[in-house]
Amino acid sequence: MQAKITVTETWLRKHRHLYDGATRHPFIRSIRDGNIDISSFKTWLGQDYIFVRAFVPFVASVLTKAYKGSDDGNGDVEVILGGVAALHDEISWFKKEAFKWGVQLSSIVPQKANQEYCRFLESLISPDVEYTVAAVAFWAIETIYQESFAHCLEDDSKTPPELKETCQRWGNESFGEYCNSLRNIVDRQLEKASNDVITKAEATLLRVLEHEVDFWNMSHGRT
Ligand SMILES: Cc1ncc(CO)c(N)n1
Repeated sequence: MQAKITVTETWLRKHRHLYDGATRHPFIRSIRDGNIDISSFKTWLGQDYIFVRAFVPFVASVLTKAYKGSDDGNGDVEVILGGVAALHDEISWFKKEAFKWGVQLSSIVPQKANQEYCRFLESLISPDVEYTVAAVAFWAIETIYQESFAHCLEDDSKTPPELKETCQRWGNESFGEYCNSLRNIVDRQLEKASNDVITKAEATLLRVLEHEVDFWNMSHGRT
């Protein structure tokens, strides 16, 4: 018997080009090839700290929707709670890393692409946005980082040693498993979703991919 193709699989095939654009961006390639400009890395670090702070209330809203919205015999809440816990650790890591690189977090001004991404996250917090739609955004946001940074840790990569820890944060295997759990959650929801919700969820995925590309562009100094 042939395994059923999931909705996320269909989407990733259909939007492969845009997806690869987000996970194989020149910024990521420059880390992987070892020719990253450190000032770009510092820009990314400071801007991503701001993003992650805005990401917390978004993830909390997904948690709330999981609790309210699903017949949660599947443990969605626990998976998402794990994500919240990881973010707590991540914020401490950003502070430590910023200190190491001499990046003053208190004086970072969010750039346009970051502001727009954070505004998009805020729009998804609304109770009018279905659990399925918000969960798709959450899965995509985490997975793009996972795939991007895992790419920098492959055997033939020339990632500078001082950036390896950063790549490990998102590129490690257990973060990969967590992303897989999110994907399973999303596919289970999509399986029972109305066409209207599926359409909205796919459009949301595309928005995430675009925002991620813009975010890398910003870090790379291309805006
Ligand atoms: C811009 C961006 N996307 C995704 C993640 C993953 O948490 C992050 N930290 N920042």
